[in-house]
Order: sequence, then structure tokens, then C-alpha cells
Amino acid sequence: MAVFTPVSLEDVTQWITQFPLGRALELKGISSGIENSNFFLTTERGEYVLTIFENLSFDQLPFYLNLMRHLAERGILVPAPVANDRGELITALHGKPAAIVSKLDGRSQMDPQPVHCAAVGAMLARMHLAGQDYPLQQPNLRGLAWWHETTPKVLPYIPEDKAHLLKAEIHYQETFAACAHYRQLQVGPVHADLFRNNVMFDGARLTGFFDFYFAGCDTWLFDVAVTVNDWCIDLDTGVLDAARVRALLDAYHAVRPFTSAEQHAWQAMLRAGALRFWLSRLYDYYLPREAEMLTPHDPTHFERILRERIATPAPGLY
Ligand SMILES: Nc1ncnc2c1ncn2[C@@H]1O[C@H](COP(=O)(O)OP(=O)(O)O)[C@@H](O)[C@H]1O
Ligand SMILES: N[C@@H](CCOP(=O)(O)O)C(=O)O
Repeated sequence: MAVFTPVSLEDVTQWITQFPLGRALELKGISSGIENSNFFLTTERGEYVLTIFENLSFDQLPFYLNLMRHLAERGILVPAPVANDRGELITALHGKPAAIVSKLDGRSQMDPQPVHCAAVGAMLARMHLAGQDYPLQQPNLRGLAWWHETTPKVLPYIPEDKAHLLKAEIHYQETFAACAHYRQLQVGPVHADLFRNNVMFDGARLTGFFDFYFAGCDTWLFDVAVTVNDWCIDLDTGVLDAARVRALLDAYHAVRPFTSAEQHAWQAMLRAGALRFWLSRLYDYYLPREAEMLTPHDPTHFERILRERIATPAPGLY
């Protein structure tokens, strides 16, 4: 899987003349995507990734593509979008929105060690700082409002003990979002899905963050929690690995020091990060989109992480 919209080299030959990339030489479908149709595109100027967006519309895309451009211009390692001769980053191809971005070197590191976690922490902090003057606004579309809207949709499908946990956690998170510490947290553009499969490494060298299509404006700490909940855990149990947690948090803190409000909010935020993905996985599992072709991710993985974050005191942020 999954190229949903087939595209041939002939299809892009004329289309690409609007970009300053020279002639298209090679186009290869990428099988691992689950959301969009992605292709490695080689042109006379170099290697790129062509994405045809299957679900996001022309109206929704500018926030994400401009954010990537903003970050790339400030030295953050993310794919840089290529504008066409009218200055547009999003252009129709086969009637769907499409974009070309620079190709990152390397591959995903699915068995991260402290050295990888440190690189992720430092780049995440740099990314948060670089996003401070990003002018476009969009809330995290998978934030508290979405949790509220989605919980009643999944409740009828899940057994009583899970329903109880879900309702209790939503209530806890509402109270948390209204507290004084939460209101002091720094907010800005966040990636919001910085899992192992959305970062490239060449050996121990981080070569980039990608897949910004869940990005939005939210607390920086939420981004840290989502990242720690994936990079720094034992995948079988969800238990945090002390060495990887320390490496990621210390590297982040060295670039953008955590505040005392963030320290107070940390455990609740780790819970929020787990709840967000438990809920989206429950939703995708019980209410798959029409024509969904993929096996949904396992919701119990994040239920386990949530229970673990509730039960075990969080390691200090600094
Ligand atoms: N800018 C990029 N540079 C290098 N590889 C990329 C880039 N963007 C995507 N890829 C490759 O394409 C795959 C699918 O991309 P992804 O954004 O995860 O797709 P989807 O959103 O459809 O799930 C990634 O796992 C990665 O191998
Ligand atoms: N990371 C999320 C799902 C989003 O998928 P992605 O491949 O686009 O990152 C999860 O694991 O539930």
C-alpha cells in the first residue's frame, strides 16, 4: 500500500514545467503512506517527494505547507516545499491538491537509543522556537474540542471498564485545561504526531522531521508529551525508559528551558498525549472511513500507556 492516485512520469512531464526543477527524470510510488499518495521524484535539479493529498483540501493545506517553509527557512530540518512560477505551494494534479517538497536523506529509526532521543529533543525545541513568529493560526484539530466530539461516538462500541476510563480521563483533562498552570504554558505551532516513523536519521544524525499534517497551534508541552510517549517507551508495556526520557528532555531543556508551570503540568500532559491517540485509534477502529483500505492501529497500545501514565509518577522535566 498505498498509492491511491496513480501518476506516471508522462503525467508530470508537462505539469512540472511550472516548477523551477528542470525536467522530471524518474517517478516512483512510495508504498508506506497511509493518508496520501506519495512519490519519489527525481528531476534535473535533485530528489523530491511529490504528494497528492487524498483527504486534505486546498483550503486546509496552506497552514501545513507554509509552516514547513517557515521552519525550513529558519534552519529546522523539515522538507522544504517548492513553489511554482506563480509562488504557489499547492497545485492541482489529477484534480487533487499536490505539493513537491525536498526529499530527506536517511530512514526512520524504529529502535531508538538515547542518542537518537537527544537529537529529537534538541530539534523539537529548536522547531518550537522557530515557529514562534509563524503568522498563520490553526488549532490542533485533534485537541480537546475533538476529544469532546469524538468520545460519544466511540462509547457505544467499548466495554464498560474502558468507557469508564475514557469518560474519567476526559473529565480530568477538562479540569486540567482550565487550571492556572495550563494557562501559563507556552503555545505555538506543534507537530503533534512526532512518532518514530515521522523522523529520518542517517545513522545517529537526525536528517529531518516530516508528515506535518496533524500540526496545529497547541502547547509546546503537548508536543513533548506525544513525542516522549512514542520515542521513550518500551513498546510492549508502554513503560517509560529512563535513559531515553532523560536524553530527550535534557536535550530539549538545553535549547529551550522548561518552565515551572510545565513541570507542574507534565504528568497530566503525558496523560493527554496518550488519550489523544487512544481516542483517534478507537475512532479509526470502530468508525473507519468509507473505502478505508488499511488495518487500523491497535487502540489498546495507547490505553495501556494512558493507564501507565496515570499510575506511575512522571519523571521530572529537568
Ligand atoms: N520529505 C520526505 N523525504 C523522504 N521521504 C519521505 C518524505 N516524505 C515522505 N517520505 C516517505 O514516504 C513515506 C510515507 O510518508 P507519510 O508522510 O508518512 O505518508 P502518509 O501521510 O500518507 O502516511 C514515509 O514513511 C517516508 O518513507
Ligand atoms: N501516529 C498516529 C497515526 C498517524 O499516522 P502517521 O503514519 O500519519 O503518523 C498513531 O500511531 O495512531
